[in-house]
This record gives sequence, structure tokens and C-alpha cells, in this order.
Amino acid sequence: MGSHNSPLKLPVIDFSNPDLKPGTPNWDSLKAQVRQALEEYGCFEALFNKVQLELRKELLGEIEELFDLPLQTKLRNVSKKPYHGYLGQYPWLPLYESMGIDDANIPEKVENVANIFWPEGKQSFCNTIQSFSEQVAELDQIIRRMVLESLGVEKYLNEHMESTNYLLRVMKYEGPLTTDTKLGLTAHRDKSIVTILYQNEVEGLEVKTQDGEWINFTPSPDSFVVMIGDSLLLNPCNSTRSIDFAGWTNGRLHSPLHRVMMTGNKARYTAGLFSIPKAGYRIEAPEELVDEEHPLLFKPFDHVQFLRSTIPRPVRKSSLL
Ligand SMILES: O=C(O)CCC(=O)C(=O)O
Ligand SMILES: [Fe+2]
Repeated sequence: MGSHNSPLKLPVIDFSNPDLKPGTPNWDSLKAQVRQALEEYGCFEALFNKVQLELRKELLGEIEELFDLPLQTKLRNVSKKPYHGYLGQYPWLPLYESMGIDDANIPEKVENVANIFWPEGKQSFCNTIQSFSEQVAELDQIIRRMVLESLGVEKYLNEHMESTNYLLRVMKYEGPLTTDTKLGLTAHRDKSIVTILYQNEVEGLEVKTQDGEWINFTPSPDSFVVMIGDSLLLNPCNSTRSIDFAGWTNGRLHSPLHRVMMTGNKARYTAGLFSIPKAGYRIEAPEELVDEEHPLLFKPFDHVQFLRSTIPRPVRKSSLL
């Protein structure tokens, strides 16, 4: 792309209009912006003030308290699904720790997880996690609806929505206590359908453009980051790239490589709501999206099996998954 006078920035899309409804001019204008941003960057900054600032602040407070628990307690966050339980204590990723809450939009599921950490219960954690997840899930559904409409395959909308559930992953990256930049999270593509991130004020997220340049994301209390999932890792379908939303759209959308780089003293806290295909659901591009110009790129695949196949050997050996 050559030289830039101003630093690269993610596109910003404003979903704050309380009357946003399918079929309205505002909806159609946002739909065009979403499609363009996802084709070009696979990612954008979303403003969505339906999730009140107070709730966003409470969420960050609850996450901080969760990570302050003793390691032995945090290790009780286990899951049969890879990448859904406690992750951390990796020698090659010393700043990173994360935990997962499956079905975080469903009150009973959140309570079950809270009871693992606090056997006496913790209502503020349950209420905050569940309300935040439920409200951010609305944004996930708006975006997925806009994508399907813009591809002309909205007839699959119900099947598409019903075939997924939500995982809330919370992340902590310690400040490295240096002015050098240290790796917080290795560059990767997400394996979700859509990922929506919310974070505290500490910078660190970087998203790679298709031209190979890294965009440093500058967070604000109002910004969410939306990106779509794909993966370049080992793939049961034997193709060089796959999957999920980029897979489902048969390669029409781009899923971005991203990483976290840390500097300074402050810890970075993030919450990511991931919409993911239910276990056993086979992901297959709709026939409408396969034509001469877009031959079928991906064989149908099962998401959980795919996740298993992507676990790097050192992680598998560490028995944290
Ligand atoms: O912490 C972040 O902002 C990014 C986290 C991330 O990329 C992930 O969990 O997949
Ligand atoms: Fe990610």
C-alpha cells in the first residue's frame, strides 16, 4: 500500500441508533459498511451503546476479581472442548491467562461456572457476565443477519442462528514491566463465527491488513472490536485455509490475523464473546455461494473436531486443554 501519512485505523461502524431495524435506510447503510469492512479487513470497531457504560465497567471489575483468585481455583475452570477452559502458565506466553464460560448468555450456565470459583455463590459476577453476554449477543446477531442479507442467503438465517452458541472468554495480559514490546498472544485467526471483544484502556491488540501491515487498535470505553473467524492451522478438510464464517461464506469474507503485544506496567483485561457452531453441526457453504467464480473451497466439517486438530503439540502436552 506504500507509505501512510496517518496511522492505519480499523473502520468504525456505529450501531447506537435505538431504532435500528431490518429494512430501514439506516440498517441498509450499516449493512453495506459491515460487508465492506469484513471483505477488506475482516474486522471493524463497533460502537454499541445499548450495552450501558456502567455494565461495561462492572464487567471489567468482575474479570479483574476473577483473575485475582488463586491459581488452584482458576484451574478448576475445565472443559471437554479445547480452548474453552483455563489457559495459561505457558513458558512461551508468560503474560497470558484466560478462562472460558460456555453459554454465558444463559443464567443457569453462568451460575454453574461461578459456583466452581466461589462455592458460596457470587451474584454480581453472574448478573454482570450474563447481562453483558446477552446484550453483546444482540450485536453478534445483527452483524450475522447483515452478512447473510448482503450475500443474498437470508433464507438460512434461522438455521444459522440456531446452530451456534456463545462462549465468553476472559483474558488477562500482565504488563511486562519493560518499555520493550513483549508478545501477549501469538498471531492467529479465530475459529469462531464472529468474535466481539471489549477491553480496558491498555493497548495491545494488533490486526494485520491484507497488505501485510499491522494496525494498532486504540481502545476507548465505547469501542467493541468485531472480527470474523477462520484458521490457517491444520485442517481436517485438507485445504490450506478454512473455516467457519469465512468458510461458510465460501471465502467471500476475510478473517484477519491478529495478535497482542504488550508494553509497560499495566495489565490488559479483555472479554471476547465468540459465537461458535454447536458440537456435531457440520459447517457447509450454502449452494448459492458456490459458482464458477467461487468454487467450493472447504469440505463440510465439524467445529469441535476441527478445534481438536488445531491444538499445537506443546499445548496438547501441557495437559491444560
Ligand atoms: O485480547 C484480545 O484483544 C484478543 C484476544 C484474542 O484474539 C482471542 O482470544 O482470540
Ligand atoms: Fe483471537
